[in-house]
Amino acid sequence: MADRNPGCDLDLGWVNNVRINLPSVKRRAETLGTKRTVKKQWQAAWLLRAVTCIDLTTLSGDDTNANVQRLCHKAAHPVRDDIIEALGMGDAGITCGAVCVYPGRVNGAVKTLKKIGADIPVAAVATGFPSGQYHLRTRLEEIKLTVADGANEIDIVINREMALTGNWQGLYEELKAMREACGNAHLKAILAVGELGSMTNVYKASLVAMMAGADFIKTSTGKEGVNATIPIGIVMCRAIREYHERTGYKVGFKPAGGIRTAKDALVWLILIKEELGDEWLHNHMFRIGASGLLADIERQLFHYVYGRYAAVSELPMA
Ligand SMILES: O=C[C@H](O)COP(=O)(O)O
Repeated sequence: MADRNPGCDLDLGWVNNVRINLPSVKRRAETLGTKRTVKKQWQAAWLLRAVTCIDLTTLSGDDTNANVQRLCHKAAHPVRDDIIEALGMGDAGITCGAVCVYPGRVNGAVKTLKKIGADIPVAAVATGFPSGQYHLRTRLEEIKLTVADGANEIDIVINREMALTGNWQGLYEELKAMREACGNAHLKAILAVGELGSMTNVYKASLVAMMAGADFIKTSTGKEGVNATIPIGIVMCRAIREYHERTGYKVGFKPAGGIRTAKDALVWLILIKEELGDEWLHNHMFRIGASGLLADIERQLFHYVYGRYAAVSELPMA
């Protein structure tokens, strides 16, 4: 990952003066979805880039050590060798950006990745994911236990009540405490945008999370009714851009929730390129949190190389 974001003092004047130009966001989102495309000859390379940015995720109540082991193998070897060779990327060591699991599965993931010699970070959701409706003390303890189990990145959920009531000071203080509990692990702040009520709140919560030292801001848990949408992505990227312009610190971005198709992945990459620039087009600054995206990217890459879609049996284990 990139250098840590040290954060800064809470600037309430900055936060309270946020105004969002919704028509401009809407126009931008429409153009991105329909008019901006990646030229056909570059699509496979862009899709491989997307693979390297995936936080390959399993967040289910019935997760077991066995399915987390499979997830780790898949993250270490996400695309068939013959396809990577055919695309001239044989030496690139293509892996996913991270695996993302519940705290109780971190230990198993760390052991598996070590056993197979894969240098891939383990990201863990914490702080009472997905609702966050727990005492601060237990939320902080959960971070510490998860870091002690070997997680390199902690995807925390923010306190939605504080955001909805404009208690930015309270939110900032909670996030500072979480950042401290993470120690050397990177903090990714999940805003749960579908529960924040307005785009203005999304922008303000993005700023407060970054001021408190979040290394990444992430749209959603994947469990809300509305998750990663393009207009919300534009608003968050603009907050990241403004924070960078005003403080000099670069914060990463992670859309998550409901991203399922190769086409979705390309639209997100275009958004990042246009709103934040090429420096963000790497997995130290950009991740896609997804449980079901990789299979569609594999299918598209297979089609690109062999001119037909693969049968399920021809793809590596899902
Ligand atoms: O953080 C990642 C999300 O929970 C993944 O959501 P998804 O299962 O809709 O891809």
